[in-house]
Amino acid sequence: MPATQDRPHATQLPSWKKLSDQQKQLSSKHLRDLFAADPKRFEKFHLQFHDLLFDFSKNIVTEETLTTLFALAREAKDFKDYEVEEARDAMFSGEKINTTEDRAVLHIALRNLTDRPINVDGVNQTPEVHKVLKQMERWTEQIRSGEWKGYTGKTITDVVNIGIGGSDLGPVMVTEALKSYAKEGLRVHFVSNIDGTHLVEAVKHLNAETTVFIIASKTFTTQETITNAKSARTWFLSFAKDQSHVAKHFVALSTNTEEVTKFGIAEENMFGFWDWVGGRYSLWSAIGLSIAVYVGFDKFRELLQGAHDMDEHFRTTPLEKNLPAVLGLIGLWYNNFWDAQTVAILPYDQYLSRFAAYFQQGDMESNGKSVTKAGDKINDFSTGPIIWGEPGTNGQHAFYQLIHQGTKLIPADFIAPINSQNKDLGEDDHHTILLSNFFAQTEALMKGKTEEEARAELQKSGLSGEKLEKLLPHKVFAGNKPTNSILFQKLEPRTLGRLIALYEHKIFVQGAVWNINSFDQWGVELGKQLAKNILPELTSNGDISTHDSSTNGLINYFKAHYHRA
Ligand SMILES: O=P(O)(O)OC[C@H]1O[C@](O)(CO)[C@@H](O)[C@@H]1O
Repeated sequence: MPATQDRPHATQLPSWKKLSDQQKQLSSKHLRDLFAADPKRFEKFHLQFHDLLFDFSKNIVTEETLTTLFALAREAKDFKDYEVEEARDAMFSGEKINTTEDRAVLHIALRNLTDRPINVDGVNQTPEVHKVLKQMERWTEQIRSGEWKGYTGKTITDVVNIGIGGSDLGPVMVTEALKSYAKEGLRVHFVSNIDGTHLVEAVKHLNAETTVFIIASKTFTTQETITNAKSARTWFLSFAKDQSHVAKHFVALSTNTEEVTKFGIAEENMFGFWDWVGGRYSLWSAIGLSIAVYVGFDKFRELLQGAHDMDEHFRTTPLEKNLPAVLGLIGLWYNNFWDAQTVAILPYDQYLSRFAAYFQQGDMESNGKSVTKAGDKINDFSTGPIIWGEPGTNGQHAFYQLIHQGTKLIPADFIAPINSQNKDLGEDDHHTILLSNFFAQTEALMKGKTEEEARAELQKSGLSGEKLEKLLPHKVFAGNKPTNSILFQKLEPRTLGRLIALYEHKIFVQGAVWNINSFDQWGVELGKQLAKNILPELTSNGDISTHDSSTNGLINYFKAHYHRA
């Protein structure tokens, strides 16, 4: 079959049909019954990988469902005839699986701390990766030791990362997650939004003499980042006065040497990476410099090591025991057979407060696609889910109501450390309280509360008659809400690396079954193009009439009331 011809959609595969039938059978069952019928459900439906325990027993699945999901992954083929495991191998071997951009997809190479060669177009990328890591290590040590001085000879105290999307979200999430490893006296700040407020508020209390800006942009053409970088330079020069001081206060992380030098950053202050690093998979590359400087290079290396552990697990383990594959296929089960539109990621760890936000880009930019790899329109199944979430227990007091009693099915991932970094705070043990909530929520979501149980409770509280009957329906919980539980020992860099890579590969597995390109992002382009057209219109004279009446109306209203200064 020629390479450009597409394969049958996933919906046409024998296992898809079987899963559809199984869903019908299971829809009349309750998770309570599945647990009651099999006391060994937890033993059967959990996996362990190093310090990660992944319990998927509170899902509406049977052994048959899982077997059929694995079969689906083995039947689904992309136009190169790769099923999921082969597509995975193609990624690991440096094949250009990002077909619309003709690029390899090798974030796995960034955490390959071994000498194993990984070739792209016959060239081993490993030595280059290690070279940049060395350069990062050197700079990190210079900043942390105080050897790198600002323009007046002072030690650096503040590092501001200017970037957006993948050049921001990963460093933001990881520096927050590993805050407890940070060096005292060294702060990191992040500026991403083109809204001037973000930059102004970030630098407001900073001292230009002791601040370094990291300009993080793969392309070095992103409007938000370059505009913020230029304004940061203006802010810096308002104190330093002399352009030559920029060299000590601005470094760049990019694949675009030409644009970096045009901006005025010397090549020696640039940390490079490669077109085979996708923006949303780039925290492992030079884009992670703010992480390395904040927690130290050893910890950054441990983070990479953790991701590498998961890479090796993903690469070498059969689907049945493969954490990313199981997580991905169970997610696909709800997405495609239960009409679930979203997945909530709920970390019971304040350090992971940006984890869901990080995977909003990770998952939604990767799998928010509606054509197959061969460009065939997908109108017979749903692709990437909406990702959202907040740390527990905050979420409990905000949106859990809807998960428990709303009309939508919201599969949720609960994630928590067994041991907290912060103990002995006083009278109460915060962590056992936190974890009791974790366990209680997953149990409540699974079991629910029947009418009989609710009635008995109300009676016990002294209610009866009409009052009881009126209140009763509001007190019932349907239950049968699926959750995954991921427990790990402690939020250490290596564990975090494993956790992030787990979700990265989960995205891969789903994209491979759906036969979509998880590694391009053309959907972000249209808005950018239109903004470019609109920008000059906002400062031109007279009313605008080139758009639809709503857009014209809004632009003209804005122009009538806007004051630049
Ligand atoms: O690193 P860059 O090139 O500035 O791009 C930033 C982000 O913009 C996008 O291309 C689109 O939003 C993301 O994929 C990327 O992470």
